[in-house]
Amino acid sequence: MNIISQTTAFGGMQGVFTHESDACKCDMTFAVFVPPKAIKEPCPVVWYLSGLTCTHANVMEKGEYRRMAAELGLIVICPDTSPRGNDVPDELTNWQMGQGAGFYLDATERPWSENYQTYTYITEELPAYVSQHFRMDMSRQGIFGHSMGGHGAMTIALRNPDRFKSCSAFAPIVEPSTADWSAPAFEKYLGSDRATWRKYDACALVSDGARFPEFLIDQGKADGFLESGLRPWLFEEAVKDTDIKLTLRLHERYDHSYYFISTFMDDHLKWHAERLA
Ligand SMILES: N[C@@H](CCC(=O)N[C@@H](CSC=O)C(=O)NCC(=O)O)C(=O)O
Repeated sequence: MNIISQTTAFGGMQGVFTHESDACKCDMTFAVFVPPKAIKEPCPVVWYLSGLTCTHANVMEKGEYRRMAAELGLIVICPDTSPRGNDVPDELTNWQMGQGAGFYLDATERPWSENYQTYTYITEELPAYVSQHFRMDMSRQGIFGHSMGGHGAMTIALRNPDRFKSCSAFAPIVEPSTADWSAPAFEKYLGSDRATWRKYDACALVSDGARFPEFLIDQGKADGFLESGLRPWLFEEAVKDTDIKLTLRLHERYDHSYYFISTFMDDHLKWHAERLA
């Protein structure tokens, strides 16, 4: 593991590391916050998945999670949103596709399929890797994220209910198969057979029978992407006749930014800590 930085914060450690990824066939960067409690004992882990255009750094710099994570004794891992590098395919003028826009799926179409294996990276390779390096209690894992990362968190939780004990999202893309900013990317990553998209779509997963006990979703009502891309009411509709509990909180005046995320970050960390206790 290559150390990019290691800094003391709130009595714990905020680090940034890179490692060679077999799944993505490139070096991948991730951030980890280790709370002071992890010096003495293994701590529960929460995975934060970021949105379009982000690296590991956006939430690390603007998410304001460290004080509460230190207090609650949570390890917070923030992976990158895609493979990266000069040898990794990209669409330089399209922020909704390619580098920074991996959509947490395993691409099947060339040229994307060679590196864009971010579902496998997040669910298998990175957990196996970090658990060798940090004092993590892997029997207590939660997952959350923002926008594209909210989509990632919800679909990963729905597909791995035995592994994750908690899931929450800030302004998630709940039905990426039909949203303006994700459907074109799904077609390029997964091909034109829409049946193969369903396992990467929270609404479709629920309608196909996937289950996770409960979700917390926070959504700003002044979010410019609300109507065209996010549409949390579709997930509300999808879970209506199921035993899935949804706490959907709509907030006047909040937009899609990290000002919104950081405002509700403490609530999300407490949500996870309560379920990972
Ligand atoms: N470049 C875009 C805006 C991109 C954007 O808003 N990205 C969000 C995530 S959107 C969904 O996945 C984000 O988190 N940006 C990083 C940040 O630090 O704010 C445009 O031109 O509209």
